[in-house]
Amino acid sequence: MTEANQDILVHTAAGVSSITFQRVAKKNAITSAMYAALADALAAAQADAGVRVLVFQGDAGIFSAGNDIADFLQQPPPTQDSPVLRFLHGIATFAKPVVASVCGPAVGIGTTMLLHCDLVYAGDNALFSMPFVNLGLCPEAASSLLLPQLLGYQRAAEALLLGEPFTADTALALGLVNRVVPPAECNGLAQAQAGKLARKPLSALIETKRLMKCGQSAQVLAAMAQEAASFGRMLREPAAREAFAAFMQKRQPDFSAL
Ligand SMILES: C/C=C/C(=O)SCCNC(=O)CCNC(=O)[C@H](O)C(C)(C)COP(=O)(O)OP(=O)(O)OC[C@H]1O[C@@H](n2cnc3c(N)ncnc32)[C@H](O)[C@@H]1OP(=O)(O)O
Repeated sequence: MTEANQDILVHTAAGVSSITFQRVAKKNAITSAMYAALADALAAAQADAGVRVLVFQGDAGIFSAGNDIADFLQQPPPTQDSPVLRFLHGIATFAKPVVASVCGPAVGIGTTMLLHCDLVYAGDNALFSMPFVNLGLCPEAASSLLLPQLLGYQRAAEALLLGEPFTADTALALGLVNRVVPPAECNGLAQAQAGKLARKPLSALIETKRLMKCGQSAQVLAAMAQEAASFGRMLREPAAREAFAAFMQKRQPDFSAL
């Protein structure tokens, strides 16, 4: 096992590079340092001819609680070269196949990053949510573009405006995941599917993925940039500050005056 960061493990074997969220005590909430490790791992996997497939995984109880809320309070708003945007750009433009194994909660970017994965397997305990509005924020990862395309406008609006969690079976029905299995089997299934891909001709995988995505790759990057500008501004506004304070103080936010 190669350690990219104490909370992000990167391990490459038989052409499959596996990136494992490993900050379980904090529900795999992603800090700026973790985004930097993720972005570096993506760049390394892209450049390494020995890597043919990438896998993202957590453990059987948690995929990721999304952006670390304390980090939101401490870090400056994202710029184009900030770790979170390097990560998002890296996953959105990754040329080789990306497989994800999702068990337990996948919050915020924990769900939206899946829109950039090619195959997504979920444990039957997976819970997906995009509670940006509840945090006084707006969508990221081009989810404001990709989610309405995938789900249809009203279902995307329900997911993004209400921000309520939905189950693995709902995600399967919505087309966000490929298959639902018991949590103990999920990482193994993702690895097995990645192994199958790794034995196929890489040039054909890359060209097939490129052709499926090239029609809107420019719009995806433009949506990400537009979202990032709004997100960076909203991080400093009263609604987000109230939401973050409430989370840190383990209380319900009060948006009545906002
Ligand atoms: C650009 C990206 C944007 C985004 O991703 S926006 C999304 C931001 N994320 C969230 O709003 C999720 C916040 N977290 C939660 O809603 C819940 O957690 C979970 C549903 C993920 C899990 O709930 P439960 O099983 O009850 O665990 P617990 O007691 O809430 O958390 C265990 C410890 O993990 C810390 N933690 C959880 N999520 C975060 C987070 N996102 N940022 C920082 N810390 C987090 C908690 O505080 C606590 O810590 P302690 O044991 O020290 O009290």
